Amino acid sequence: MDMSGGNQMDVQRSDFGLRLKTCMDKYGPLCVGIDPHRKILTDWGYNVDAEGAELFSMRMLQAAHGRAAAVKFQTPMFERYGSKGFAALERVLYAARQMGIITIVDCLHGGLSTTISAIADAYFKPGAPLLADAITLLPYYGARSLSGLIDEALDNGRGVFIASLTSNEEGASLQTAIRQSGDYKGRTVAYGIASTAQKHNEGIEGMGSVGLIIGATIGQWISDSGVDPAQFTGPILSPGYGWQGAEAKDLKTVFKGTKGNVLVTVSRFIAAHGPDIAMLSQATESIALDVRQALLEATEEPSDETPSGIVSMPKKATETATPLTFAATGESAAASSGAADAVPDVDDPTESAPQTDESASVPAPAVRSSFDPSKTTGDSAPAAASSKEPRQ
Ligand SMILES: O=c1ccn([C@@H]2O[C@H](COP(=O)(O)O)[C@@H](O)[C@H]2O)c(=O)[nH]1
Repeated sequence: MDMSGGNQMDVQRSDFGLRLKTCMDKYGPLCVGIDPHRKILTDWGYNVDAEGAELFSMRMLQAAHGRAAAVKFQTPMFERYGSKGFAALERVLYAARQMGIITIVDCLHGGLSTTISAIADAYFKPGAPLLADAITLLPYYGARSLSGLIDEALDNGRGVFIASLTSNEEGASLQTAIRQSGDYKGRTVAYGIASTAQKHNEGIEGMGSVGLIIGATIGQWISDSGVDPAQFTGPILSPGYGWQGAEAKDLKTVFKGTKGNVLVTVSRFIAAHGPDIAMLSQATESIALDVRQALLEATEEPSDETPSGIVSMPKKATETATPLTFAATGESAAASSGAADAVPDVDDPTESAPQTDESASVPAPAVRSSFDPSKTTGDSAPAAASSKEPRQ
C-alpha cells in the first residue's frame, strides 16, 4: 500500500471502493438501475403500487445477478407509495445484499450537515433499515456540508456518489457556472465539487470510496466544466447511456483516459426488454458487453492532460489562469439544483419515448445495443421472481 499521500486511517477507513472494484473486475462496469416507473409496471403486467414495484425490482435483480457489478435503486420510485414503498425498498435491498451484489441507493440527499447526519442511521450503520453500500448525494448546500455524512459512510465501510455533472442538460448552466469567491474562485461549480470529492480519495491505494456522478451525455459541455474524469481516483457513476441518448462513442469521449473506475448505470434501456426474464437477462448481458468494450477503448484514449501534468483549461475559466488539478483545498456553496430528465420520462403521460421497436410493449430504447432478441438461447439467471420473494 502506498502510504505516502494519506494517513493510515484513511487507507483503512472504507473498503467500499475496493469491494466495488473487485465486483467491476469480475462482472464488468455495468450497474443495473432499478426504477419502477408507473408505465413500465403497467407494461410488465404489475400493479402500480408498492407490491408491483417490489416484484419489478426482484426481477431486475435476477437479471443483474452475475451480469452486473452493482444495482441502483431510485428512491422516489418507492417513496411515492409511502411506508409501503419504503418497506418494499427495504426488502429488495435485503434481497440484493443476500445475492452479494453491490447496492447503491439513489436517494439524492443533501442539506445542512446537522440534518443529514440522520441519513447515516438510515443507510450506513449496522442494522440500518435501508443498509446500502453507497448512496447518492446532492452537493448544492456546498460540498463541504456533506463532510460529516461522508465521514460516517467511510467509518462504516460505505461509499457515496456526489452529483458533479449530471446527465440532464438543465444542469449544465449551473454546474459550469464560475465561482465568484472561495478556494475555487474562477473555477466551475462542478470542478469544486469534483475536487472536494477527490480530497477524500487522496492517499488511498486503488479506487477510493467517495465517488462522483458524471453523466455519459455531457460530452458537449465537459470541457467547459474543467473536470477531467481521468484525474479522479474514486468511482464515477455514469447515467445517461441508452434511454437518455448516450452511446458507446459518448462513453469514450467523456471518460477518455480513465482507469477502470467508471460504473455505467442503465435502467430503462434494460427494463424495456422485460418482463420476460430470458430477454431481460440477455439484454443485460449484451449491454454489459457494449459498455465494457466502450470503456476499455476509453481507457486507451489519452486524456486532456498536458505534458506538464495539468488539465487543459476550459475557456470560461482561463481568466484566473490557475492550474486545473484536483488539489482540493476546500469548497464554497452554490445554488440548489432542480434536476429533471432531459428525455421523455415513462412516468409522464404527456411525454412519449422514442419508438424504434414496434414489438416492445414498453417504450423502446432510444438507441439499440448489439442485443438481438432473436438470438435468445435461454436464461442462466436464478429462479424466476414470484410474490414469495425473500422478506426481511
Ligand atoms: O445525473 C443523473 C443522476 C442520476 N440519474 C438517475 O439515473 C437513472 C437513469 O435511468 P435511465 O432509465 O437509464 O435513463 C435514473 O434513476 C436517474 O434518476 C440520471 O439519470 N442522471
